[in-house]
Amino acid sequence: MTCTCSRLPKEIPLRQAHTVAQVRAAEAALMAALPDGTLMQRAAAGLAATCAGLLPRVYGSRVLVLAGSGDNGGDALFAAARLARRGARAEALLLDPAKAHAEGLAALLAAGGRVTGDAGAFGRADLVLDGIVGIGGSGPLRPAAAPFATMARRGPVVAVDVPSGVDPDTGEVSGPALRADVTVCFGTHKPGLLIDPGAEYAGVVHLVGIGLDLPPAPVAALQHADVAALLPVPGAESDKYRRGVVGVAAGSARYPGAALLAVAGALRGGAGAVRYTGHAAEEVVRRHPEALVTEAGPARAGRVQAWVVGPGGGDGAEQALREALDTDAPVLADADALTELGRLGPALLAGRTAPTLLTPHAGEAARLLAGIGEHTDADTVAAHRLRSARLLAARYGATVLLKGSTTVVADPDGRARTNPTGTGWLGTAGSGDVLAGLAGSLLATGLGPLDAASVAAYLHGLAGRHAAGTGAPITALDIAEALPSVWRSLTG
Ligand SMILES: NC(=O)C1=CN([C@@H]2O[C@H](COP(=O)(O)OP(=O)(O)OC[C@H]3O[C@@H](n4cnc5c(N)ncnc54)[C@H](O)[C@@H]3O)[C@@H](O)[C@H]2O)[C@@H](O)CC1
Ligand SMILES: [K+]
Repeated sequence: MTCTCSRLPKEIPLRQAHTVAQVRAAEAALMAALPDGTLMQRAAAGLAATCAGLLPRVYGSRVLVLAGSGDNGGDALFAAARLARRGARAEALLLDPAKAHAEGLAALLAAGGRVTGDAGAFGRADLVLDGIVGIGGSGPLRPAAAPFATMARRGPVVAVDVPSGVDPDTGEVSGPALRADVTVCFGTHKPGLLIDPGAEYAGVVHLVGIGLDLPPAPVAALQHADVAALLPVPGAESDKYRRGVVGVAAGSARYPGAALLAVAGALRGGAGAVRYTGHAAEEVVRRHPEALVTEAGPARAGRVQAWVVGPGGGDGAEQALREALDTDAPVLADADALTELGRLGPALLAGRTAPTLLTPHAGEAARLLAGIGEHTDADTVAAHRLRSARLLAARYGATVLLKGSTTVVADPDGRARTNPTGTGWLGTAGSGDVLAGLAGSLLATGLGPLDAASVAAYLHGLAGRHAAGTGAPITALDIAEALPSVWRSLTG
C-alpha cells in the first residue's frame, strides 16, 4: 500500500494539556531562574488583559474577586489591581481573610480596590474573577465557596486557571463548582478544561503563555491544521487497493440500517474500496452500488486492510468479531461486537499483532468494564471519561474511543486525545454507525488507531455541525453526506 498518509508534523501546535504534576515541575524549574513573583505577574497581566477585553469599558466597571488563600487567589488579586489602576471599581471577597494572599491583597488596596464581606456583590458585579482555587485544589468547593456555584450573576465569570471545583487533571466535578464564561489558563491547558463535565464549566478557554518548558503532553486536542496534516491523500500511483480496502461486517436481517450507515461512513473515509459482509448485502448494494458485497464473513471475504465489526450485528456479531480478530488487519469493534467483547473479556484480544480500536458509548464502556471486573454504569463512566477510557485501553490493550459529550480517545501507551468538534446534534440514531465506518476507513488507509480515531471524531463532529447548520435536527445519513464538504474545508 503506497498511500501517502501524512504523519503529524512536530511543529504544528496541538492544543496540549499537561497534568498538575507536570505544571508544578515546569514552574519550579522556571521560578528558580527568575526573580520572585515574575510568573505570577505574567499570569496576572494576561488575565487582566482578557478581563479588560470582556468589559465594555474598564473605567467604572464593578469587578469582584473571589479570592482563596493560595496563588490562584494571588493571580486574581494582582489582575484586579491592574484593572483598578485603569479605573475599575474592584472589590475582593476573601474566603479566608486571615490567610489571604498578602502581596496580591496589598497590590489591590494600593490600587484603590477594597475588601468586601457582602456576598451580594457577586450578583451586582460587571465581571467576577474566580480565584478561589486553581491547580492546588481537590474535591468539590468547600462550604464557604459553594454558594457561589449557584448564585445568580449579571456579569461574566472568568475562572483563573481552572473553574474552582473542577478537577484539573480529569475534568471530573464531584460537587458544587463555579460555572465560568471564560477560563484563562496559564502555561498550558489542563486536561480538565478539555473534557466534560469540566470543559462545560470552563466556557471559552484562553491560554496565556508564561514561558514554561513542558514535556510532551499526555492529553491533546487536534486542531484544524493537525487534522488536515493527517488526512490521507492518494498518491499518483494509488489505485483502489493501494488506498486501502475497509471491510465492514455489520447489520443483520433485523438491523440492516446499521450496515447502510456504517458503509456510508466508510465510503467517505478515504479508503479506496469498501467490502461489506453480512446479512444486509442486498440492501447495501442497492443503496451503495460502489460497495463490494459478500455474505461469506470476515474469514473468507477477501483481503482488507482494516475491519469494522459490530454495528447492528445482532446474533452474528460474536462470530464476525472472532473471524476479524483472527486476521492480521486492524479491527474496529463497535456496538454488538463490544457487548460480546465485554462478555468474553480482554483474553479475546490476547495475541493480536495488529491494532484494535474499540468505539463504545458510555453504556457499552460500562459493559467492557464489567469484562475486567469493574462493575459500574453509564452515568459513572460519563462522569469519569478520561479515567474510564484509559482503564479500558490499558486492560484491553486496545485504543479506546469513548463517545459522548466530549469524545475521548485513549491509547494503551497512556496518550489521550479529546475531540473539540462535538455537538449535541450528533446524538441521533445511527450516528455511531457512521463514525465506526469512517474511523475504519481511515484505519484502512494506514493511519494508526490513535490518529484514525481522533481524526474520525473530528470529521464526524464537523460534519454534524455542518449538517445542522444554524441549528436543526439531522439524521445519521446527513452526517455521512456532509463528510466530503468538511474534508474539503480542511484541505482547501
Ligand atoms: N506556581 C506558580 O509559579 C504559578 C502559579 N500560578 C497560580 O497558582 C495556582 C496554584 O496555586 P497554589 O498552589 O497556591 O494552589 P491554589 O491557589 O490553586 O489552591 C490552594 C488554596 O485553595 C484552597 N482549596 C483547596 N481545595 C479547595 C476546595 N475544594 N474548595 C475551596 N478551596 C480549596 C486551599 O485551602 C488553598 O487556600 C495556579 O492554579 C495558578 O493560578 C500562576 O500564578 C502562575 C505561576
Ligand atoms: K479558579
